[in-house]
Amino acid sequence: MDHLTHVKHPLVQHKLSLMRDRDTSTAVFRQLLREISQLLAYEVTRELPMTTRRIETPLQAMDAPVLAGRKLALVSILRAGNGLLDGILELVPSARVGFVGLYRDEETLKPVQYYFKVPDQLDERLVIAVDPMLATGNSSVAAIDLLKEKGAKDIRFLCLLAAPEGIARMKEAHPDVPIVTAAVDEKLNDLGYIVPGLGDAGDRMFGTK
Ligand SMILES: O=P(O)(O)OC[C@H]1O[C@H](OP(=O)(O)OP(=O)(O)O)[C@H](O)[C@@H]1O
Ligand SMILES: O=c1cc[nH]c(=O)[nH]1
Ligand SMILES: [Mg+2]
Repeated sequence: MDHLTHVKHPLVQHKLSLMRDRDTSTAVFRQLLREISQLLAYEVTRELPMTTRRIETPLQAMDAPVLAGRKLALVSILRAGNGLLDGILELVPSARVGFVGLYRDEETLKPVQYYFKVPDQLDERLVIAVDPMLATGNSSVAAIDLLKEKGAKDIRFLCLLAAPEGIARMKEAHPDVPIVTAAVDEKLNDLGYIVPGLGDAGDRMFGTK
């Protein structure tokens, strides 16, 4: 996979524009994120290995293509990652799930860790880490550091919005981790928010401030 995949599908872009709109309610924001997560999941799982299984259709036998049963782990970077996680889990219900709890200190923009729980045998799994926002990249780099410490070797990062600064930081720290995103925005503002962006994803999703 390329280091950066920008998903430009019209449905993704349309839904993302609705999410960016400040007048979009919490309920609609959450629903749109769920819908987009499934479209992005399509992209991030595109190269999953396949095998075949002998089955009988009502008409005849065939070697039907099926997933090779590669172990998949989805890792949500809390809180906002859960907005992407839920929709993907509907598509791949057998995936194992991990959580990395991080929040950004508003002054330093450094991530503060408060939780970590991931499935075992990460070294044997394709690990898809999800967080809607890639801003400075401090959170995603820290989360992926932790996953690598636990043995993960094949990691992908799925987000909704990425800033050029965050993409560069990820490329420097984790060049082996492909990023899939629905948009690459202009820049970060002085407070470290992505602009034009959509605001604070966690707050918009959960109705907090
Ligand atoms: O690339 P960065 O500069 O690190 O910023 C991105 C992080 O900021 C947001 O989380 P936040 O800290 O607001 O936590 P939340 O999900 O609990 O709202 C977002 O969901 C990312 O985790
Ligand atoms: O714009 C931003 C930056 C970090 N986290 C968010 O939720 N939004
Ligand atoms: Mg937040």
